[in-house]
Amino acid sequence: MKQHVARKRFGQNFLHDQNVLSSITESIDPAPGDSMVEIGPGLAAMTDQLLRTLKHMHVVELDRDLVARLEKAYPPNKLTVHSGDALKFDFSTIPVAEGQKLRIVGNLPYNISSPLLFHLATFAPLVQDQHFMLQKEVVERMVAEPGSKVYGRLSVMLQWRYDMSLLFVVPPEAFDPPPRVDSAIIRMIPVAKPLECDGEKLEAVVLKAFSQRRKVIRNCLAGMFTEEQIIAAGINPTDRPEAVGLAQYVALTNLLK
Ligand SMILES: C[S@@+](CC[C@H](N)C(=O)[O-])C[C@H]1O[C@@H](n2cnc3c(N)ncnc32)[C@H](O)[C@@H]1O
Repeated sequence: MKQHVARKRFGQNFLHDQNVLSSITESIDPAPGDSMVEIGPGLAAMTDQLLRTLKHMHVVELDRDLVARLEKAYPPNKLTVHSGDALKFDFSTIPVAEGQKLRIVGNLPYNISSPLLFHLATFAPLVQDQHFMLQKEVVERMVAEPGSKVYGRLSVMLQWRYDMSLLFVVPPEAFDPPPRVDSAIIRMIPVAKPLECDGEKLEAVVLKAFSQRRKVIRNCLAGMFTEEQIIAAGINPTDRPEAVGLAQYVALTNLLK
């Protein structure tokens, strides 16, 4: 087959390090009957590993040249290829066996990681777990605790929906071409009962709170909440937004009409 030239606009950095591929597969720990979907299979480095165990899997790929290669390389009873944009893909259309939930994996295109994570969050109730390769700095923001410099919107919104852990770091040399940054593998497990809250309102509150990180929370949220409301939500009005925990943001959001 003709050699594929990596396309920058599709965030294509192909994994070629066998040790890293084995560690990812071990972390995912696939079982033959799992309902699994991979986002951005590329040249199928991970797909190939996973299909050694899985009876069948789904992939979503944007690059049509890669879609054609995948369709040629695997029979449809082994691989279902969805040609299109994962940002618009309706993950609820993937058939899942009785009593199962969806397992989502991928070495994600870093240029769309935040919108993709937010898109996927809308399917969280249908999902068993997600294992992703992402830019290390993004993973650190996702798992950051209050008080950390990198704690922000991504941390609060995703921690509301998922229990997350950084599994291991992957250096640029594991890819071809190598990205300019370190990468990391994250495991995301949807929380069974997210704290009761309207997601869109929480997003609006968190966006406003973190839009001026250096100000105190009372000033960041001026016009949206009074000082009394901030205190009622258990927040010290002179704290900075990065000192405020998820439960407090939820309590505050629930004061909105
Ligand atoms: C970082 S590469 C990873 C490729 C392969 N999984 C690997 O590990 O070698 C990202 C992959 O996502 C694909 N991709 C980029 N944007 C996408 C999108 N919006 N929806 C689906 N796939 C996308 C790229 O074409 C590429 O195959």
